Amino acid sequence: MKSSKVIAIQGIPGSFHHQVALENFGEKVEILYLDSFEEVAQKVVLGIADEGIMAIENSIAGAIFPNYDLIDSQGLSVCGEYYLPIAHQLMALPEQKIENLREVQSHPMALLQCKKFLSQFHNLKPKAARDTATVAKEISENNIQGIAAIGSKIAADIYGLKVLAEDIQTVKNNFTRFIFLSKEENLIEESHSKASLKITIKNQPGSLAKLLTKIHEFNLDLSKIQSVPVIEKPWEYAFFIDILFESISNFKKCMTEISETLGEVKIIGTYEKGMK
Ligand SMILES: O=C(O)C(=O)C[C@]1(C(=O)O)C=C[C@@H](O)C=C1
Repeated sequence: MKSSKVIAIQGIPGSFHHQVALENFGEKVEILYLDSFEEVAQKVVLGIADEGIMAIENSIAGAIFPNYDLIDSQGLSVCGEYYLPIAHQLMALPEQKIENLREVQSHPMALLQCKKFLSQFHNLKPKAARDTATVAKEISENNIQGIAAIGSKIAADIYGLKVLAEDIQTVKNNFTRFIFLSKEENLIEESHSKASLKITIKNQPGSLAKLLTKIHEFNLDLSKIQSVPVIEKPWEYAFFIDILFESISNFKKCMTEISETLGEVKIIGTYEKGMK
């Protein structure tokens, strides 16, 4: 029997996923540090982890598309969300100077968020890595010269790197939305105010307009719509939709009407909306 709750994340201590785990679950949980989002999903599916944490979209760089497919194909349930402010630091070994660096490594989403800053430095060749903190750890442990990492201030502190440029994300106001995933279908509770859905409608003239009108008719607040390809059917798309609702019965009625008249509705999860 597991004694404490087990939370699966992609990344190591000092990564943004780790920060989300600590801010939400404190020190009392066991954290599984994994190499990929696929492994996070797998550990939750197998019941090795009680919950998984996954970044799903960023306010500068946009959606992390493969994660939508992972959640859907693995039949995972979204049981919560968290918005983390993201500030990126350029860090390297203490004696390094920006002009002497040849490469900067980080998570691809972090590199995208710092594109404007990086475009000023032609000597800094960007290279994608597993997560922000892993690069910091490797530079520190292997005393790597000429390479910088992009990551959090916490990562710089943990791995003893010097911050060469602060807050280098394209805009100060940068957030990543993380979702919490579980294996069990979570039941709608009174406190829930948000739903994540996958809606598949026929590709007919006006079908998306009808769907949006229906959501409006029920006074539901559409907070996100993301079309994603239906992998088995080239050039067909499904919509991943997030909806805010005030009345559960209203939300349920709307879903029933959509599934009876417009297309297939899969409720991926209902939960309390996170604070932005
Ligand atoms: O590399 C990390 O530190 C992560 O936690 C990953 C991740 C992401 O997947 O988007 C998390 C937040 C930031 O947007 C950048 C990277």
